[in-house]
Amino acid sequence: MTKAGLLQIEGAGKTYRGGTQALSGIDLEIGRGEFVSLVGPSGCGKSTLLRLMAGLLSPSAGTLSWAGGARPEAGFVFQDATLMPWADVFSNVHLPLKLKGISAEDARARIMAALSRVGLGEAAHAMPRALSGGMRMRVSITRALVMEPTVLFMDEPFAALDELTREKLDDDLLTLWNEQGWTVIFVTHSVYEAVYLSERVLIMNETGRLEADMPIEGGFPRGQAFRDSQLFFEQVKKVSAALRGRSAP
Ligand SMILES: Nc1ncnc2c1ncn2[C@@H]1O[C@H](COP(=O)(O)OP(=O)(O)OP(=O)(O)O)[C@@H](O)[C@H]1O
Repeated sequence: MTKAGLLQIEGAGKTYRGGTQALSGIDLEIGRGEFVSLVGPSGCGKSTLLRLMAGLLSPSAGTLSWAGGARPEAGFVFQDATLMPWADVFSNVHLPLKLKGISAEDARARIMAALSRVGLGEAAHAMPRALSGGMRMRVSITRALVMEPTVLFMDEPFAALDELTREKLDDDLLTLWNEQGWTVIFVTHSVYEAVYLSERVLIMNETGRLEADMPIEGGFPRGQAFRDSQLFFEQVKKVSAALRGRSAP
């Protein structure tokens, strides 16, 4: 890895109450500013690993060590945009700042700049029910963006969207990643999406272990030319083969 280390995971495991062993023996280093995707069969522990890294769960074994000694400012984006239905877009984006004691007045310029950045400048006073699924997800991303996170945890954020909207959001996410210098940890079921977005794809197997760690070739910025390239398809084939090789018959 060429990027400076941000997170070091050693021997991490997670056994849930009731006995399900979701993860075991996870050794992993994440570099500062990396875009890393996690793929693997359903139930293999992707979300559990993401939640461990995000500090939403604690490991049953092993350690997670952050450079500088503490988890840096983090943003979260999940498949469900989890917007407050009774509040407009502005108030939804304000929420995490409000929880930190920053008033709407003080945060106005920052919120409006973030909304404009994702193309929602005109929608600040719209209610969530008036938005398309893609726009709701943009609000969710804006809510992370205003917190100026160092690391962004994303759990199948675009899985419920149609293909074209998903490709557009993938492109917008890569632009933001490049601009903001985020480290992104991205869970997806789509090998195409993982290869398109990532510098590295981590493949998990059904025993809750890391099966492979594949660097993805192809410079940034990426766009349609990359999606159409031989290099892209070859890497999709490679990741798919690694996944199939370990999936239950
Ligand atoms: N809160 C919980 N309590 C008990 N078991 C859980 C809990 N959350 C997840 N599990 C179990 O842990 C295992 C891993 O689940 P996890 O959601 O991390 O997998 P995943 O790879 O993200 O799955 P999917 O791709 O279907 O979203 C599964 O067997 C799941 O049933």
